[in-house]
Amino acid sequence: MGSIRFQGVNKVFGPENSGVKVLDDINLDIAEREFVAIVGPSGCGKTTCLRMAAGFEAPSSGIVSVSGRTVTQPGPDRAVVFQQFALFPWKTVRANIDLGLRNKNLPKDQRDELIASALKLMNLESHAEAFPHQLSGGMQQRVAIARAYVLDPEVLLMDEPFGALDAQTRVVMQEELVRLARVNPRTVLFITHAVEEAVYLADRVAIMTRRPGRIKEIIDVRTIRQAENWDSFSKIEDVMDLDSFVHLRTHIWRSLREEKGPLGV
Ligand SMILES: Nc1ncnc2c1ncn2[C@@H]1O[C@H](COP(=O)(O)OP(=O)(O)OP(=O)(O)O)[C@@H](O)[C@H]1O
Repeated sequence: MGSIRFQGVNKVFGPENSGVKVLDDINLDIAEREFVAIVGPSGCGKTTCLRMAAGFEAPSSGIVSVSGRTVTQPGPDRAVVFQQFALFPWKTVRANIDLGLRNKNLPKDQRDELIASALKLMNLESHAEAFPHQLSGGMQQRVAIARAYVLDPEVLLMDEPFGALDAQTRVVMQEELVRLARVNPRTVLFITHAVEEAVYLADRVAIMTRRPGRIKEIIDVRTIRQAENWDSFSKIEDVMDLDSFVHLRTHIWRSLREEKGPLGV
């Protein structure tokens, strides 16, 4: 199982001396099976952090490592779920989930078994032969999550995975992800704009400053979740009503508000 580590990571886009500094000395350790959400103002470099962990982007200086190995390129130990579901429209749900498994060169009967359990995990069994355009946004994102889970990656990198969904579907998916995290805990780096989502889902929430992004504060949600027994509530609105939840959410909101630019964005 995986851990993710950012050590003294800086990122400049463009020429070293005249480029745009996007990230400034990012240090963050995500432990095995820990769920960490990053929140921060638009453009502060959240996605860039995730892309570096995925191996799509290299740090200008510093090290990003997964399970102790320095990330230099994408690899099967990491699965990425994007806001846009990135499914192949001409392939069925089953074939979309099968794609990564084919790259692993697994025999067909073993792939079929894994696909069946991923379909079950995400309640997609009755849609296995459907094409993406026949599914709602929420269902398409379930397929993208199933495709990530079926690969059994060491870490899951999720970039605003529910950002394109309507509010109600988003809540269903958040509850679903919490269920998954309980039955099948993974190491997750999760990027979001939504403070409530971060507090509801994450063990810890890292708050970034505006660009050049630094980690300003890390909030330990897990201790409070456990102390206040949030997991005894199955509905997100019941958790969101709790004083302990409201307190954390407000704290993060205030911290983010301090980072707004002169135009309030
Ligand atoms: N490949 C690139 N080349 C040049 N600049 C880039 C590149 N990728 C990102 N940037 C810039 O880096 C900054 C940080 O981008 P990034 O997408 O990481 O921010 P973010 O915090 O995820 O933003 P948002 O919340 O709006 O999605 C932005 O100003 C963006 O324009």
